[in-house]
Amino acid sequence: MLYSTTTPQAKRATLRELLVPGTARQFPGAFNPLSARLIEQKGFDGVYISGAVLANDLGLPDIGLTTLTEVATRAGQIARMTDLPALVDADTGFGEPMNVARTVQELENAGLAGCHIEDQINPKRCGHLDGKAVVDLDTATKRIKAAADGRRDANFLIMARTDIRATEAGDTGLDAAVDRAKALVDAGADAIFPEAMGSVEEFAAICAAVDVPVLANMTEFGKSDLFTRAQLADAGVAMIIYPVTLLRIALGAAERALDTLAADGTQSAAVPDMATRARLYDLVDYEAYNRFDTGVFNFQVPGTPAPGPSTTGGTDG
Ligand SMILES: C[C@](O)(C(=O)O)[C@H](CC(=O)O)C(=O)O
Ligand SMILES: [Mg+2]
Repeated sequence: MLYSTTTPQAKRATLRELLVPGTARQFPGAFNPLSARLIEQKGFDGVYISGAVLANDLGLPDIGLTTLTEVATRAGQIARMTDLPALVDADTGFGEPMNVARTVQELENAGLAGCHIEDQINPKRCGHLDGKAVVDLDTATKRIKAAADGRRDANFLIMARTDIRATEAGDTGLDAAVDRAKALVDAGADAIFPEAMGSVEEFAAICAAVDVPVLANMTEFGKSDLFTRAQLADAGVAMIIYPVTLLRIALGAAERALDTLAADGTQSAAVPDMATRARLYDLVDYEAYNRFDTGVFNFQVPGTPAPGPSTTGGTDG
């Protein structure tokens, strides 16, 4: 009922335990607090909170327009609805190294288990688009050092993302990514997010080069093929994110339903694709509120015993 009862400290400790190289833990991206519940119910290990999804949800492109306040607030709303650890995308850290330290503290306050900070220049863009640029090594390592120094809970995960791979072609790009990943670990990164890897072998090269957990980004329509969990586990990956998957699925379904509604004059044909009222109530744990106060709930899930007597005569909506 209400929010997760697992403390942020406990979630951070769990995240640390989960991130073992070669286990390829799956973290689907939650596009809102309720979808984090769904991810938890389906038995996943953790929740990812995507900067692209947070921006797109506001109708904005993912080019660094969202503010720290917006990201920390929304990420906190998502994180508190689940007992799972949540990793949030902190883009370039929302400013200079001093700002990055503050970003980490705000994300700690919001109950996140960790965040990733990337080495793109501002304005940043999606890591799978062409024409990206990265900051020099000194600036990149200063961001990570400031993040690590800023945190107050030693278990808050500071993940360094490097976008350098796609800025140079072929092996040169991979070599640059390996070098930068090592330097970012030396600067204090607890984990590495090598963005836009071209193959499983490239993930394996990064995993072999650093002795911290490595993340694989399985975003659709990007530069990486959609490798399986088994393939990425073999490469030594500790964690896989599916950042925009659920938002894309939900938007695709919403668009089809609107077309149906317009064409048929009724949504009837779309009803089989919907989460039912009962499913929705289950996800928000409606029944627990009724145990707290029997007047709260008078909706009967088909095939289950009737709820207790209503004292308020409330609605079933
Ligand atoms: C992981 C990512 O940073 C995100 O914001 O989710 C994006 C995902 C995407 O745009 O598909 C990325 O830059 O890869
Ligand atoms: Mg992002």
